[in-house]
Amino acid sequence: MSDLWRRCLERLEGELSAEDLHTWLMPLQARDDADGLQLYAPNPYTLDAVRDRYLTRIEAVLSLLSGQSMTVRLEVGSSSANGSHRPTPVVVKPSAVAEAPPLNFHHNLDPHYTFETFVEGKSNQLGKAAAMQVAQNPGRAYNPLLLYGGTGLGKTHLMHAAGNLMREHNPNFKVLYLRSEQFVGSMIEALRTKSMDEFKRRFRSVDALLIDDIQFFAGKDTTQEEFFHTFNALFESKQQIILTCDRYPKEVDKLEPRLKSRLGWGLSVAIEPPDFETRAAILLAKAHDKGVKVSEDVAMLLAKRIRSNVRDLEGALNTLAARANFYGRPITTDFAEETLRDLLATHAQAVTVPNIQKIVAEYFGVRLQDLLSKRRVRSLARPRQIAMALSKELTEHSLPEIGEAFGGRDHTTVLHACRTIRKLCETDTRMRQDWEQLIRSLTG
Ligand SMILES: Nc1ncnc2c1ncn2[C@@H]1O[C@H](COP(=O)(O)OP(=O)(O)OP(=O)(O)O)[C@@H](O)[C@H]1O
Repeated sequence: MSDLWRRCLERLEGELSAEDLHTWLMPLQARDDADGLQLYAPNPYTLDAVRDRYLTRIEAVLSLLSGQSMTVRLEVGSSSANGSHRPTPVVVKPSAVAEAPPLNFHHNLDPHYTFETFVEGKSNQLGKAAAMQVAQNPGRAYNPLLLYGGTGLGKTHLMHAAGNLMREHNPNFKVLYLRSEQFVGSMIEALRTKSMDEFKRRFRSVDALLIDDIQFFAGKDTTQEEFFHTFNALFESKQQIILTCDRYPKEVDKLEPRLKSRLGWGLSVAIEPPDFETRAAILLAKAHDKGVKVSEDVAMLLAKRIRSNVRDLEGALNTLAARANFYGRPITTDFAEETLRDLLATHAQAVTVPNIQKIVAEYFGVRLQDLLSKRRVRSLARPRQIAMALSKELTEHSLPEIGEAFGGRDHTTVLHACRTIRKLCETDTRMRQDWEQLIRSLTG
């Protein structure tokens, strides 16, 4: 590998996500030549992506490292190919992009994120059903489809699954997936290189546009403006839009009202934290996919102790698998307890009844002693019921023990609180958001 290119990659490592680096830049091969650096992309898709997104930055870093102005020549091929057989490299400059009439398209979906690998439970079944319907009838079922909920709960997975299914039905279907930061980045780059026409064309020429984590649009007015127009164009010509957000978009500050209103045109579905059974089932499915032997006991242990989100569960499984492999030991419950001691302790720490009471009191702005008192005013009764229901959900304590911890109440009062809150979570959006937010604070 060219030494200059190696140093350039090292520098870019600090700027780009590992995913982008591995997807786009690592596959490139480099060769120094008299005029600058020659980069070879394995296929036209990678070439397009590198040219559109990274070329300017690569040239800037190379110039910095070499102390002279550097030009990068980009082509499809390999640095080891015989020079005489290689096509003549084209010097690709960002300004050339606007002139190129047909757009090469590549989808960037993760093939592992499918409906088959997605474990369904009560918390996500609505989201899964909606994503499937959209995939089977893009642009017509629900447009846009918005999946919202806390981090690591499977929104991205479902979004890719919908995209993958669309392409399974029609391999020519153009599905473009982007994290919202990438949308912002592309737009800034297009503004800088005066290639907004190309930008607009790129986003409007797809059959389905999937944008992840749109809460990052908050406060970015130009981006919102551009996204708004892209949205309208896609919507009008019945191209599918799928979006995710970490909360109900109406709750996102600094998101333009007209955009919020557009988001409400289709279907918004909450993805909630999975319950214990779903967490255990996800773990067993992930272990099976990775070829890791995990017993039901171990899956239950992890599912019981790690409640925050699926990403954390998966992280714990990866750690276990790596350690078991390293030490050549089977994954027993003892091994899991021993290996994940610190992680499990962190997750256990927050989830005690006193801590739940304290966090709930702070969340609703009431005094702890009032929460535990016998006073029945509504401003105290509801937070108290929530705290009781959370204690049942997140700790191993029995109903009588929880009643005792709440100023000596009867176990039927706790049971009533649990039922009331569960029902309210199904019917009242605000209530469900409070509930999820509190679960996140306590288990995150
Ligand atoms: N129900 C599920 N079945 C199988 N895997 C799941 C499920 N839910 C989540 N996962 C896995 O958990 C990990 C995190 O999920 P994902 O990235 O989709 O979360 P997210 O909700 O998009 O989070 P963020 O908002 O942080 O982007 C992924 O590896 C995904 O495959």
